[in-house]
Amino acid sequence: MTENLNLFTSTQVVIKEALDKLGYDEGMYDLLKEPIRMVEVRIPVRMDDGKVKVFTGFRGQHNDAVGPTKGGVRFHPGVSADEVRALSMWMTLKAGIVDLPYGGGKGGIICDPREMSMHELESLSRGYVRALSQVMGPTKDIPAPDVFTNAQIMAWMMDEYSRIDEFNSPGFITGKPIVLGGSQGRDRATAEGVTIIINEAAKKRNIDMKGARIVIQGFGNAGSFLSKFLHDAGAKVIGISDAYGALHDPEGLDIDYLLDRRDSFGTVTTLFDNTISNSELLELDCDILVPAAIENQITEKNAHDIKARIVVEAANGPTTSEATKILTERGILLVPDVLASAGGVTVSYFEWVQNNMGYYWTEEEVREKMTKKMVDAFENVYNVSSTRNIDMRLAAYMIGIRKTAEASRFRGWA
Ligand SMILES: NC(=O)C1=CN([C@@H]2O[C@H](COP(=O)(O)OP(=O)(O)OC[C@H]3O[C@@H](n4cnc5c(N)ncnc54)[C@H](O)[C@@H]3O)[C@@H](O)[C@H]2O)C=CC1
Ligand SMILES: O=C(O)CCC(=O)C(=O)O
Repeated sequence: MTENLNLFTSTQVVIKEALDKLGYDEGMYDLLKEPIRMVEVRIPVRMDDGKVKVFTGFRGQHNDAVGPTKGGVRFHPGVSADEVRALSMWMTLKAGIVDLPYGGGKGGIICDPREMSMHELESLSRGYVRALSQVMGPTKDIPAPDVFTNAQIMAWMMDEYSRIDEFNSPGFITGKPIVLGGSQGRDRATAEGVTIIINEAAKKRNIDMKGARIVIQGFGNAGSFLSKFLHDAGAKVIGISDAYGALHDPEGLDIDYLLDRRDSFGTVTTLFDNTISNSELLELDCDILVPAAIENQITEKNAHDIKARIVVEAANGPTTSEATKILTERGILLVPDVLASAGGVTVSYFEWVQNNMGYYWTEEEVREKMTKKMVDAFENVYNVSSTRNIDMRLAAYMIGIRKTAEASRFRGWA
């Protein structure tokens, strides 16, 4: 039988397992097995050649029993309705794991921003907000950056919503430029959170981070900041990649040079001749492997060939359920996405809180608050995994879904 690569249906299986272990009935699963709202929109954009092109976009809102839904918007050719459904469910889990007063949301537009001009991207970003403004807002559903979206796109979206709302609405979106109410540290928060988790995981496996050999798939917001933090802390980043290929140097790559040369879409390997493929990268001999790009990268086909002792998922959904089983059986510590990458939404929450207060924290204050949430979350998930003898993913799902399930029960929704 071929393995299930559908992110949505494979997520449903783990949600069911987590709810069963927590003692919830079929009615609760029926409520939480898919988003409460899933919207598909068509966004016309006049392209630079004068012709109108119509793009398809989505927004999934998994559950808002705890509070407004929250999660990023990605611009990528591979976006699909099922991908957005799964991503919105994972946001509910992240919010539960780091204890934020949110449910999960996520959005996406099928497009390739690498082939679009700034003007086209601005029209598309504004069109997305116009199409969805009735179901989004600072107390309803709060977007943020994800794959191939950035602070500039957040700024256009915030400006468009502020025009519709007839009010300056910084709390509409997070990941904004600092001058528009962005939080100190949001740009590096996902990577900082992953770094904290890697340090905690390394302690559990007695790996000294000084000199530890690291491989990172993806050199965008998550992967590039991460490579810098680990390199500066004395680890040896021996492999990195982007959508076009990968670089490997067993002695450690020159990270500062690569950061200097990468473009705004996290591309750098195209400048080199001696590249390897993304699949070769994943199988390199190393201590810690960090998938930080896209989904379904570690599957039953390559899970037996992964040589890392720890895999930390900075990307959403990089490891399939079958591969999770294989890695766990092989004794590899797999730290799941819903825990490892929760630093981004944590600082997004801090951004929204600061917008609501109109009072702003220093970078140190933000880092201190985020570090506490991430360390506590790691310990909680690790302990549930050890005491119940279950993998870290299932443990994380149990912790992540509990708050939303409880809030739904109190509201009488299940
Ligand atoms: N930006 C954020 O705050 C957060 C991001 N994430 C997740 O981290 C992952 C990366 O996101 P960002 O760094 O924000 O995106 P980004 O757009 O900044 O960078 C994406 C990177 O992935 C590479 N990539 C794209 N398609 C690829 C393919 N087919 N094969 C190999 N590499 C490919 C790109 O070349 C680029 O280096 C995603 O799974 C995202 O959902 C998770 C939590 C928060
Ligand atoms: O910062 C946020 O609100 C959401 C980030 C996100 O989309 C994610 O964690 O996957």
